[in-house]
Amino acid sequence: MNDLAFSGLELTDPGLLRQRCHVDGAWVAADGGATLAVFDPATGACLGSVPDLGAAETRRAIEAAGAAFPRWQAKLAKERSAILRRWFELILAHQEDLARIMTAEQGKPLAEARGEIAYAASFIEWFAEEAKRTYGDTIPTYQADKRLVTIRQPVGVCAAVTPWNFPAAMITRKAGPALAAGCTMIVKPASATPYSALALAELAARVGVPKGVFNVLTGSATRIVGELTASPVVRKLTFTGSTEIGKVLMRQCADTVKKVSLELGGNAPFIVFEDADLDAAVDGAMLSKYRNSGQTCVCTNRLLVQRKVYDDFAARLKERVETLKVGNGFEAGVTQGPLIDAGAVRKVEEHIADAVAKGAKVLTGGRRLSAEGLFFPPTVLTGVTPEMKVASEETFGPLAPLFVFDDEAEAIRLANDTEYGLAAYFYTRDLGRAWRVAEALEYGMVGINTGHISTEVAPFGGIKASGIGREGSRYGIDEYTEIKYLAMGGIGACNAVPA
Ligand SMILES: NC(=O)c1ccc[n+]([C@@H]2O[C@H](COP(=O)([O-])OP(=O)(O)OC[C@H]3O[C@@H](n4cnc5c(N)ncnc54)[C@H](O)[C@@H]3O)[C@@H](O)[C@H]2O)c1
Ligand SMILES: O=C[C@H](O)CS(=O)(=O)O
Repeated sequence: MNDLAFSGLELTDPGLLRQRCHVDGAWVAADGGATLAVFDPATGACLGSVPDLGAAETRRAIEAAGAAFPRWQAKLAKERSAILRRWFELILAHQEDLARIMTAEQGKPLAEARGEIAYAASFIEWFAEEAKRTYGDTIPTYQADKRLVTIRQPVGVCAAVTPWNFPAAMITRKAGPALAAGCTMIVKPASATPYSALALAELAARVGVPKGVFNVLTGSATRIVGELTASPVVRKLTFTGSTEIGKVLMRQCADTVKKVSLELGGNAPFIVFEDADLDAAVDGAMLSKYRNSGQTCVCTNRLLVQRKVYDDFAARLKERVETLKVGNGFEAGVTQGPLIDAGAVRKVEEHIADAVAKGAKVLTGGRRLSAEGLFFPPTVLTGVTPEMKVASEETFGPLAPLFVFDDEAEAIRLANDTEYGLAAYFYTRDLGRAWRVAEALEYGMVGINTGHISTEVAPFGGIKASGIGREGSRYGIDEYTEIKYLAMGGIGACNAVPA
């Protein structure tokens, strides 16, 4: 059933618009018919609704995923790989429609949404290949009549809980390895951005992902995820979202000792040393800070600039920031869409007000563009110090606070002075410094002379309060498999070997 509000999207394939949940191969409503409205953050218009599922529907989904697991696991890796490959191809074939759906519900500019769809598809492509490489080991035995091997087997039924800022990629970065390994999955997307998830389910069904293997549930996070984390049938939780909620869900998984992967919050430092190529550093800062209007977990949250180049870097950054265009993501030339909700706007305003009250200066931006809307201009602050909230809290908005430092040791101390450890960036032309600083930074990922690090081929993830585990890369599928050790006795002595 297509929603009229979406008709303005001019989709080539309106069948991608689903206002029902995908459970056990069927499109279902909530038992009592309850629904949740979905809004366009750029206009405030209601786009449509999705079911508000509860505990009973979730239990049925868990049952379906559990029932589907043995047959999906039993498929040859090559068979699962072929289905995933078709899913990858179909996602790309529908890139434009999927991007338009994403811009409508999340707000990011259409060009960024297209980019996310390609990025999301790349995880399905990557793990279609990795499906065939879940190797085990043969181990030199410790006893003549024994032989030792390991095999890798799928974990089983997995629950995925995902955020609104990357409505497609945060799902495929989990579903790709899970399905490749032979697991089945139940996804609970963010309530703000359900249509991207449901469109992925529609395409999965079209390519022959069997019923019960990939399920998407919308509705109350506490009720749905409460059931998922409490069920002993669910053997793994993979969560992407805030550190606060990640901790809650990790606790909820303890009673059933689930395997967990957590991709959590960040507080990325962006260090500019005095020997850096300043134009390159500004390019990197623009990319790392203002992508998705600053709403990415690896966005620069703090810029640390060495004193000698501070004013020059600030002036160059201001000039570039003022070329950004804020507006509706469907509008040509717009590079900064709306923030996701009023809470997000309030947080940016709170961080700016706190910094200015403590002595920071607004170099550009600083005030929302209208009293009601969710648009906030890209902002740069100077004179920022560690006492300000922006130093320790994730802003998750288009705010670039500039701190100053004098030497390498101080830069590293400032950069590491946070509970988070996801991404960090720095610019230098000194090779020795590059190694020293890269090794000293307490982060899971470090960009050196680049502001973009995310790709399906490299391990994505953090340490400390930024999470557990890695997604993508040759390591991503390990999160969805268990190693089983087989010790085979009674081999007996080989009579071909002389005593
Ligand atoms: N490390 C990463 O890869 C990564 C990627 C994207 C976003 N993030 C982080 O996510 C945050 C922004 O995303 P968000 O606002 O969607 O995060 P969030 O933690 O509020 O929500 C994430 C998901 O958890 C669900 N959820 C919320 N409260 C819950 C509860 N009590 N019980 C069960 N489920 C619950 C939400 O419905 C959503 O699906 C930022 O901190 C950002 O850094 C991290
Ligand atoms: O926000 C979280 C995403 O992981 C960002 S990225 O596109 O993977 O860099």
